Amino acid sequence: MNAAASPPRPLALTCGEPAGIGAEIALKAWAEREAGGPPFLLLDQPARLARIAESLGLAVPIAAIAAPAEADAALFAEALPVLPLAAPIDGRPGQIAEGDAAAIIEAITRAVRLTQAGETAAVVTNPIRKQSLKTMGLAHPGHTEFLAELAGADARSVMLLASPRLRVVPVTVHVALAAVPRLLTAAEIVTVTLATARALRLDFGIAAPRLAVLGLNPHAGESGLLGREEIEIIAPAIERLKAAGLDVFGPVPPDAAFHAAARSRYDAAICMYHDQALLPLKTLDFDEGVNVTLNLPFVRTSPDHGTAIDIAGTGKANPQSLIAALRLAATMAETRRRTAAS
Ligand SMILES: NC(=O)C1=CN([C@@H]2O[C@H](COP(=O)(O)OP(=O)(O)OC[C@H]3O[C@@H](n4cnc5c(N)ncnc54)[C@H](O)[C@@H]3O)[C@@H](O)[C@H]2O)C=CC1
Ligand SMILES: NCC(=O)COP(=O)(O)O
Repeated sequence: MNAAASPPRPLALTCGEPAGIGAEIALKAWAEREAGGPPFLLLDQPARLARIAESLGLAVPIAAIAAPAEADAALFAEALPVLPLAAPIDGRPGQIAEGDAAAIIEAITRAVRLTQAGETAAVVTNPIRKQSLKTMGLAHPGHTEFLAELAGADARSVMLLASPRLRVVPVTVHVALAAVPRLLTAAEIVTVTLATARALRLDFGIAAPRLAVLGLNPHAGESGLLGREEIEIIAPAIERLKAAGLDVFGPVPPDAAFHAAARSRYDAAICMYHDQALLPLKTLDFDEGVNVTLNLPFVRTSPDHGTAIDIAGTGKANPQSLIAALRLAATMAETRRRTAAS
């Protein structure tokens, strides 16, 4: 059977923080599955999921599987396929158990290995507390950085958030605001922007991406009166990107970068720090935002929100961002397969 005729491989969805809403939104995403939609398997504990489904009144049959190949369209139509984790899970929605860090990391690691082996199509992660990585002795502040190590990627991973109305990429990611000016370099801006342009072509199918690079300071520095990063770092990076043939402009004053007319001028906005990027996206499209990691040898997406421990176990969790993450992962994996083959 050639690749084009192969049945779709399932997506590998991780458990995330067991005290959070990951299980609930995964159960709800399965309940809202569409005919022909991407099948997914969940790396978790089947008995725990059955308990949570019952407590929330969700009619979701759980099918424990031994290998991803079992999670085909026929099984997925009838039950949520769950690949059991070796590590135990003690936490319950709303109640953190620090010992669950081992299961959280096992799920991420196995999802990556299965995808690298071609058994699953892409990695989709449920949200974690960054403390879990620390508990396991890992220095990475989030999935974005941890996945680069797991992938053995040469290049640094890049965070992109995508929603129906906006795509944003923070150059600095999980760092204190006070550290941003020190960490911002022309080389970093060039690396991140080139990675974004490449991903927009290969994974999103945008042949000639248009990129806006934002300033750091109010009014993009106002000719140096309100800060010099635009003159010394950001504008030189833009010149290098133009010289490399990119359709790029800026530094754009950040406060004027996200209104509708401004958004129509670019395919992605390169932002200087985490909240400059995520704040407009979550304000516009919180329920449909997807977090994507670029520069990896496999596709990884995640909902845009966090663990939401404050509402875990109450039945209030909205699965739409996870559903968008599952759909985008399947589309990106297929687009990447087609562009790589052409
Ligand atoms: N990909 C990941 O692993 C991510 C992890 N986080 C982590 O999550 C933890 C909590 O972060 P917060 O800043 O509090 O953000 P959060 O997104 O968990 O919660 C913010 C507010 O939005 C609500 N909310 C979030 N998702 C929702 C959903 N699907 N349906 C209904 N309401 C929802 C929560 O109840 C809360 O009131 C932190 O430890 C953070 O590091 C945050 C973002 C992404
Ligand atoms: N705010 C985004 C976030 O914290 C998610 O980070 P990551 O775990 O996807 O690296």
